[in-house]
Amino acid sequence: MKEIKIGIIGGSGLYKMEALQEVEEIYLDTPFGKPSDAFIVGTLEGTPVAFLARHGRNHHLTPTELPFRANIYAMKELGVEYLISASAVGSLQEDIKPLDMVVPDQFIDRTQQRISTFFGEGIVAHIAFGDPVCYRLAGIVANAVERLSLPEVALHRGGTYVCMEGPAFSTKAESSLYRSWGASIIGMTNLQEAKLAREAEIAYATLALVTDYDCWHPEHDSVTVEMIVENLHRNASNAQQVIQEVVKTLVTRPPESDAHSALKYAILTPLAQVPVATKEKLQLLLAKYIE
Ligand SMILES: CSC[C@H]1O[C@H](OP(=O)(O)O)[C@H](O)[C@@H]1O
Ligand SMILES: Nc1ncnc2[nH]cnc12
Repeated sequence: MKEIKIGIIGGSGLYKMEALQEVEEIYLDTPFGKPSDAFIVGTLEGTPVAFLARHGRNHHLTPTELPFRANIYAMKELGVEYLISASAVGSLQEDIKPLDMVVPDQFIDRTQQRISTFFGEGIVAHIAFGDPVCYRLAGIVANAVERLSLPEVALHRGGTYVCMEGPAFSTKAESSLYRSWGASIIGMTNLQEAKLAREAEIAYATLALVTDYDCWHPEHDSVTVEMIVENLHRNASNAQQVIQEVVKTLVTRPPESDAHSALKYAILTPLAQVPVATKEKLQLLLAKYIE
């Protein structure tokens, strides 16, 4: 199979990339189970890319049910080095309006029921996660939004994404609490992806599409799925244009990323002491560190 260096994970409302050409569906299996759906592999601007609908193309997986490890492992298997997530989010700040785009640079983890690591079973690794997204890739995403000058769409560079468990939306007390923390946006999916991508040495960045004001705003209705879907429909083609722009830059000027060597000093267990079954399971991540 040809190597695909660019991966895209589409969230709610972004179940396919219209501009993909020479499309092929690839079903993969991983030591961590099956990914959310088939990978849609094709070319964008003549470059191979792999697209995955995070919740499945029929949106049948809740955020808690998402097979995060399988999704990221399969991206690694395809050869992905740069991973862009397009996600719907609620706004926690007045000046971040529905239809705006945010490229967050921080996360707060409010999830409770998810496995966020490939490690364990005889191997311990602690990756650095102080800067949870690749700032160079995030810069490329933000620059792409800026270059396109999309009508009605303001860009917010940086910001903190609160990742909640869901599937129910927040209470007003929770929403106010996150605002008091200075957080910018809220969603249910990106934290685990960012962590696992870092462990898999894949550069990760989020293009967050603002769909609502969650439930804190006195002059706006509380978030509903209907509201999210309506705003996503208005913004889905913008998001795809941004991704196309990002791909163009990645092809001509692929950035260096600290993520690509994230495991270099992270693994504590001597590899010779790691159980064979674990080594086999993580072969893809460990290969370059095993003589
Ligand atoms: C459709 S309502 C809530 C749902 O939307 C966001 O999904 P994604 O991040 O995959 O775009 C949010 O995280 C929830 O999963
Ligand atoms: N208000 C919100 N809370 C959590 N996830 C969301 N996705 C889109 N809007 C959201």
